[in-house]
Amino acid sequence: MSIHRILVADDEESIRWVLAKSLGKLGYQVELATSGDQALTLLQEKPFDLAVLDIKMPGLSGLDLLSRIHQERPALPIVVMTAESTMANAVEAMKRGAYDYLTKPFDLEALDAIILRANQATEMEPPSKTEPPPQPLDRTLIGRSRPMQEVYKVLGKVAASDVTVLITGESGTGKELVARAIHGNSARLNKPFLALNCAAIPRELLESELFGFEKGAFTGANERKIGKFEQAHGGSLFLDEIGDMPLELQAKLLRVLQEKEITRTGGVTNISVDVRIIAATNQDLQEQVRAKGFREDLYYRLNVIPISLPALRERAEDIPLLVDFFLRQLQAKQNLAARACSAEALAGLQHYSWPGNVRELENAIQRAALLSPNPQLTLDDFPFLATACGGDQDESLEALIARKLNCSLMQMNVQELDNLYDMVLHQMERPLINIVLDKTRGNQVKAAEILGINRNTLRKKIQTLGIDLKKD
Ligand SMILES: Nc1ncnc2c1ncn2[C@@H]1O[C@H](COP(=O)(O)OP(=O)(O)OP(=O)(O)O)[C@@H](O)[C@H]1O
Repeated sequence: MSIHRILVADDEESIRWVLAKSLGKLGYQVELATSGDQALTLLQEKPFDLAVLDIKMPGLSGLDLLSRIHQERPALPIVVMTAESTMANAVEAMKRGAYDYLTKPFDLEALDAIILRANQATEMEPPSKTEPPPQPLDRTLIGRSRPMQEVYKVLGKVAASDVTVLITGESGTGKELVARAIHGNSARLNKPFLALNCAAIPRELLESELFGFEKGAFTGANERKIGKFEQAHGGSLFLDEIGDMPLELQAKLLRVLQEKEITRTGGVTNISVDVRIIAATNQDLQEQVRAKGFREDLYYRLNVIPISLPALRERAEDIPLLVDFFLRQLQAKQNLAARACSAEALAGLQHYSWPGNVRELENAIQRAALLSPNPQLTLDDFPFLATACGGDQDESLEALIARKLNCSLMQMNVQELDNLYDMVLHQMERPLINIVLDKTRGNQVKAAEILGINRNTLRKKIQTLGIDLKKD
């Protein structure tokens, strides 16, 4: 198939103009619609090879339009544009059959790449039967950064099918939340979602937890126990820390995935189970396969669709949104007064490396909001940031300078752009001189040498900047 004719529907004139012009330049024939209804009429009148729709339009909304077009012309690739890059939007668009999803303002190259990809795709999505009604999301994932947008896209695409998903990511990146979102966006929504952390349960008990046992199966088995597989029948089972599952159990899990039936320990009958497995790990499973700690066949069976969650430090731009979300949540749940974060504190939070990811951020915000008597949370409410920006005896001078100046920059509050050059230099000068004087234990001759300035110049700067030699 080859894409020539593109329909662009957007109520914003500037967007229509830009797309018509740039797509036209690339050799496409572009037709414009100013509303969803007009787009529908044009689609009924003329053949198109691709449609680009704005999600928010007066009248028939982009999402409703998307559902209508996808129902009538399932093979037509539809690219959805939105100014609001929430998870709900992206997931909803992909669930309703969008080919791809773009957040405004976007690069025209990004749209061109999508069109080229659609062009190359040899087979299009099979016609969807009846669309499942859109369901409200259980608990939304917060984040609008590019890596999170990719997560939402995959999530939206796989939620409706029963494929096995393997979610990877460091601890606290939201793997369980993603698993819940997959379940919450699937047809299994009203059936159970059960989670089991394979690392938190002793090996001997894990088998019973998963498969259950019959009365008298072993000493102490006084009652029959129904395992998680049976309890989750019709729904989804989230197996967290799957890399910690013992090898014998891995073999049993593989059998359930293949045969779709289980046998309780001590039992003889096979029991059919219809359960979607969503697995997660923060380990390198491929490495474990190589080290023979994880079955290769099970790895491939689980890893049909991989979803890799970014570490929080890789999406620092999402931190203000997350902070705002957690503060509001606290306000609602704990009945706390409204709280906000100062710009310096936010900058500090964005700069921190978050080894515990979103869970650590959530805890830090909770702690700060509960302990602080003030409506505005400042750097002082996050003492670990001071340590992260504080001194370290073993650090090299270069590393110390880079880290401290970086911290000063992050904490700088640019109020206006007048005199920016002087302001930034001034901001850097004091900590730089302080660090070097600190390192040379106040020896000005050595400090001037390291700084590469004349000793008199250093003395004058110490005076004009009011550097306290005793303290520093
Ligand atoms: N994108 C997000 N938006 C909002 N909250 C989030 C997000 N990601 C994680 N959280 C919150 O952070 C906490 C940790 O998330 P979750 O338990 O899903 O992480 P995990 O990757 O499964 O952790 P672990 O590997 O330690 O089990 C939860 O309270 C969750 O609600």
